[in-house]
Amino acid sequence: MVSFYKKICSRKAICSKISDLPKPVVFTNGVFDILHRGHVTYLAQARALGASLVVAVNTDESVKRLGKGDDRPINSCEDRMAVLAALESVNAVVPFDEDTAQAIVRECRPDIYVKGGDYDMTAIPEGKEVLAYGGRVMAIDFEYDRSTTALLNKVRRFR
Ligand SMILES: Nc1ncnc2c1ncn2[C@@H]1O[C@H](COP(=O)(O)OP(=O)(O)OP(=O)(O)O)[C@@H](O)[C@H]1O
Ligand SMILES: O=P(O)(O)O[C@@H]1O[C@H]([C@H](O)CO)[C@@H](O)[C@H](O)[C@@H]1O
Repeated sequence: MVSFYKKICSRKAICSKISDLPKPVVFTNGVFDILHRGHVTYLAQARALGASLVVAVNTDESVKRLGKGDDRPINSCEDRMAVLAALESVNAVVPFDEDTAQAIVRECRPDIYVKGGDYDMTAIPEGKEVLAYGGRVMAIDFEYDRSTTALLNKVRRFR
């Protein structure tokens, strides 16, 4: 097995894994369907806010409920997690099946919770949860105007 696969953790094991990671632990979540420059820059910046970075990834069923499109996700949760685990910035990856990452955040209580600048950190359930237990929340501004949806639209124009 390639060594980065060890970063992929089950939901059951993630809190214990987080307790063993160097502190402060930064946590984020998302779909990360087709990884692009915006994502990898964002993840590197998130990691730099602490000593380790954990990424919770929406399961395929959970992505379907987000309404990004009938054909989404393009890449399976297993594949999306493997690509994220291969990144130097990422220390652990875990799937989650709920509509939001509020429950997993409540269970694991990371030190710092981050999302991209497209989210209002005090309005989203995960942000409220972290603030309630005294953790820090941070939004990272978009440095590159990229998105999976824009990439897919570009590909579709060439079909
Ligand atoms: N260009 C970008 N710059 C910085 N952060 C980003 C960028 N695009 C997405 N993010 C962040 O990465 C995380 C995962 O985002 P997501 O998978 O929704 O990306 P996306 O490319 O916008 O996808 P989609 O087009 O399917 O909505 C989110 O926290 C989001 O805020
Ligand atoms: O990749 P996305 O669409 O940014 O990921 C979603 O983020 C939501 C956000 O944390 C606000 O609650 C989350 O609820 C959703 O499950 C996706 O992870």
